[in-house]
Amino acid sequence: MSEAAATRTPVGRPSPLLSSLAPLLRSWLPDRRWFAGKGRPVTGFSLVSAAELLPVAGTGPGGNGPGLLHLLVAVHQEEPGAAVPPGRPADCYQLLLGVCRTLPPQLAPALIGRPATGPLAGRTVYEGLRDPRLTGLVLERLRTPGTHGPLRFARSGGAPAVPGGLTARPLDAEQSNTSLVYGDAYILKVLRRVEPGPHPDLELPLAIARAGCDRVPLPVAWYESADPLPYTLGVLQPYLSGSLDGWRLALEALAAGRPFTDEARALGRVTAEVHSALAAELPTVALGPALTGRLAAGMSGRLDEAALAVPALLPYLPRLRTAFDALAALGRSGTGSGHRAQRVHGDLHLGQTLRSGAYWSVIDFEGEPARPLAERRTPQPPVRDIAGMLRSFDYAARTHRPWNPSWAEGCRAAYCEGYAEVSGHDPRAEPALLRAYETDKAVYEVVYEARHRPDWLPVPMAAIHRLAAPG
Ligand SMILES: Nc1ncnc2c1ncn2[C@@H]1O[C@H](COP(=O)(O)OP(=O)(O)O)[C@@H](O)[C@H]1O
Ligand SMILES: O=P(O)(O)O[C@H]1O[C@H](CO)[C@@H](O[C@H]2O[C@H](CO)[C@@H](O)[C@H](O)[C@H]2O)[C@H](O)[C@H]1O
Repeated sequence: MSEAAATRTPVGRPSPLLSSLAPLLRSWLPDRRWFAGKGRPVTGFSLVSAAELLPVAGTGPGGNGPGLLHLLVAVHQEEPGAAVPPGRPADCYQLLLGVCRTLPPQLAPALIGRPATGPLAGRTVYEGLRDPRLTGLVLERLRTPGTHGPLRFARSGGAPAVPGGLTARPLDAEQSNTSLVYGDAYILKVLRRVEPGPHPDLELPLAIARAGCDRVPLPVAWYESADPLPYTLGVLQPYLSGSLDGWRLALEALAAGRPFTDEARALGRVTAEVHSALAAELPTVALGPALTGRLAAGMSGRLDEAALAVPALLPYLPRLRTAFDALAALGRSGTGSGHRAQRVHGDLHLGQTLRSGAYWSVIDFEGEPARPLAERRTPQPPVRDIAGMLRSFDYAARTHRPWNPSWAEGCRAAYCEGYAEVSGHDPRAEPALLRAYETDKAVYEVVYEARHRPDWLPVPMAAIHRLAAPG
């Protein structure tokens, strides 16, 4: 890595350590499921913060460690067709790197590489979250509040103490972050792409619990970086062992030819409970013309960006835009004035719901990982989450053969009824709001699928076709 490239970000700084790691990271990072910048060439790295959670000194000649490095690394990338403008913040990733001389054979799949030069020359660097010796150390830190270099470990006052000695296993899930399950009792979500400021995955579950709602596993401990900026980095929550997620349950129902309406109704009720808790604890704002105008403009802008990334959207643009125009008009006409915007889940879908016995919980309050944190923390009409779940019923029906549209219709109706039973408001009473949010979600999904699962692209594209149909 050239030092010039390293100085381009306002938050990062050049470092011999990072220079030594750069050639390894350049090939390893872009292949991670959680790496958000896929498809854009990496032009350099810079160091935001570094801490030795376990000294790497013991991994030198005569010792095998392991050491554990905690790094926040800014990754500089080219934008399609143009260099990143100077000053544009690079994406910052949290890395936990194991360092040893000889990698034990069982950790071979965790290998990142062997730096040729610099302070780590001759050592082996690997994904630390795959090594039970290192994940055990992370749990110990979480059990003991306090600071460690730039890192601060905190525990929730209201939660029972976390027992020690639990062994971690990595969660085998397609996810935007990396989660570890400790002894089937706790789950630690290590946030990967991080931004400064309060993180909704910690902020919202704590607020929901304060409101007396127990639909969300209560964070029991977390850690953050205080220097140079406050980044939330990881959250430990009770693990709902034996639970099944709503996506899997929906697919099972489809495969068995069963309706899913009871479950959908229950999920509607749970969504309304969570919304009510969030509205009770965190600020809400009137859904007036200024806000609807801003929301509609944001949706329209995202549509334009999406069409650049996925040209298959282009023929649908004019019709899709009418949904956003109707949202803006709703604010101007005063029709939406009875509604309020509030903090919401932000990426609600069937995979974010877990059923233990007959009890439903909601997880993953991170919001859409691709959106900036500030945007994800902005109050939104609750219909945003409702639209997310409605899309999810459509997804389930579409991925099943033969396609069963009436199954999805039944779920969608039951979900809205359940929501109305608890909130007193049926989302279908405001079709313009619902259509705008379903359209925005489907556009997001098109980009998500194009980027991560191109085989799935026809699923949201079918929704785009439906939402763009006249009438
Ligand atoms: N408290 C929990 N109990 C049981 N399983 C959980 C819990 N939290 C998360 N999971 C499982 O971990 C997966 C990934 O968690 P999630 O928070 O959605 O991560 P990401 O945002 O990285 O996708 C979920 O789909 C779910 O299967
Ligand atoms: O990783 P997250 O769970 O935070 O969410 C991302 O990945 C989801 C897929 O795993 C994606 O959800 C889309 O696919 C689901 C089926 O796999 C479907 O139920 C959802 O309705 C659909 O949006 C989600 O959009 C993305 O942010």
